[in-house]
Amino acid sequence: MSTLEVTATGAAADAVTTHVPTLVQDRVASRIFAKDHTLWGPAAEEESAKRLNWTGLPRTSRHLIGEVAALREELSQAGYDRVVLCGMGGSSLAPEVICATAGVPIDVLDSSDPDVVRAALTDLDRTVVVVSSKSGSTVETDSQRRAFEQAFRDAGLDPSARMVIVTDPGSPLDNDARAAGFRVVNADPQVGGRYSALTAFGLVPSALAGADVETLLDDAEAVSDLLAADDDANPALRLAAAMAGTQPLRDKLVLVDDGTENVGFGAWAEQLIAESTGKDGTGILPVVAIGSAPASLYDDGTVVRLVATDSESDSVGEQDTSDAGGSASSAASLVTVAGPLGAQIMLWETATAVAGRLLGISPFDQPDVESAKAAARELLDAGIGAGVEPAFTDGSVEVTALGGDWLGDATTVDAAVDTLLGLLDDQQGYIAVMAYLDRLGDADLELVARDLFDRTGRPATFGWGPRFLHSTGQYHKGGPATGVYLQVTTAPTQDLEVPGREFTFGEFIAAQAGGDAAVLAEHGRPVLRLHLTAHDEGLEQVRAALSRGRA
Ligand SMILES: O=P(O)(O)OC[C@H]1O[C@](O)(CO)[C@@H](O)[C@@H]1O
Repeated sequence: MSTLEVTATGAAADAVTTHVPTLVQDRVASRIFAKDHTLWGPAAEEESAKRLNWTGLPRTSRHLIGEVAALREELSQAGYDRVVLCGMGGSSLAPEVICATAGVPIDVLDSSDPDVVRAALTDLDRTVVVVSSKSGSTVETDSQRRAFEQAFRDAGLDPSARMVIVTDPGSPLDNDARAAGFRVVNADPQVGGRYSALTAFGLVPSALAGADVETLLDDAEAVSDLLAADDDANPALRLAAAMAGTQPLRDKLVLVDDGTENVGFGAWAEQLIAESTGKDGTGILPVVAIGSAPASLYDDGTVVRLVATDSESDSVGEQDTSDAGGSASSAASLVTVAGPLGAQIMLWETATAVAGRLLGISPFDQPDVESAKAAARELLDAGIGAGVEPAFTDGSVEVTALGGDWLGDATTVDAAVDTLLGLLDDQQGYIAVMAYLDRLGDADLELVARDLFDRTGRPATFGWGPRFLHSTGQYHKGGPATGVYLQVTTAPTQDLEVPGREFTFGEFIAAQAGGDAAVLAEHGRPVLRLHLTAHDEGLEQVRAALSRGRA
């Protein structure tokens, strides 16, 4: 029996019936694993040709197991028992899920908030820092690296003894780190960031934190032939059809943790799916359900129940029915997925690549992420205070509207939120809450996503800034124009210099929010920015405004 199970019912089962035979006939699965870069059309060939090595990672990453085990032993002998990972998107989300699932501690720093960065610069004498960046040019990660190097030096500690660099061979970071005597582990350059879970980006920080990465690779290798098979039973073909083949397209994919042992899996899948498919005006929006969402939560989406590997769900083919009433849940379109983490990483990567073919887009580029980075750089160069003037201040919240003259005569936070939600398309709309706050300290703000659904009946996503910029951020800007966007930013308790740079962390994160909002506005997408002039008081005002009853 396969250690992977994918069962579809309702509209998802219809999509399986409609599309899988053609995918089998076109030999899509075997061609992906043969690294056929022509599968996504001529425009995608250049990028695809250098982004398909993820298919062989269960074997080609084996050498890392011994290398990192030796490094872990050396570092623990030296007394380092805390691992901090500096990285964004694909360079941090996979280790976060791998370590959470393994139950080993790792501090993931994927923020440019000065208070969050400062809080990470502690316990330096027992800390090893992994700095992961494929390109070596991601400003968040470079700034975090600079801050740690400075902090180690200020504490009289040798940075090169307690920092491990993971990057592509020949990246600016690779050259600089080697020249400065740092340990560097190179990753396979023929793998894109969001597909890099089984490269050094996923394996090095996780193994240093104590996760069993050999089993992860074993579980991935155990299903590789199944996923490469041109066969109706191939779970990746079925999942791809269910994700991207419904008619009409159900473009909200509600990820519900329904007992899976893979802790926090939704955050990793969210980046893989949103950044891979959200472009050219189409795409699939993962909606990570907060709490135990009822499967019928969204009628116009497809619900994915992530269940435990040993659960009783039937295997593929035995329960794929088109009768929505025949499913275990009332969702009109439902997929149930089970399997260990290593197997699911390969499953979802393969399914997302196939989904790109079904949607007619390249699953390997992220054109709109770059536009937000460029806009942020422009704001940094223009100096703080550049950008759109606030409309008004209500208590401890400064209110700014972008993307059109839609604010009307609102003079309070409540009225501004009501007006934004009033713009929602009641058939296809979604609300994106983007909080440039401390994702640990302000964690319960995520619950407003449920309140917004209950209030509007529409899907609401919640992303922590700047982390989401490397995930759903691509979809927000490149996907369909059906979103309304709510930014929450805050004044830092205390700003923090970025050593060697002409901007501070506080200026940088403000420019990131401003840049993203500017690009959304350029695409005609309405953005409401709620800036907390005083964190605690402002946050209570925002939480109250978002959690109010139906407008
Ligand atoms: O590893 P890097 O090059 O720092 O990039 C980090 C992340 O930024 C992106 O390139 C764009 O969001 C992701 O694809 C990637 O995972």
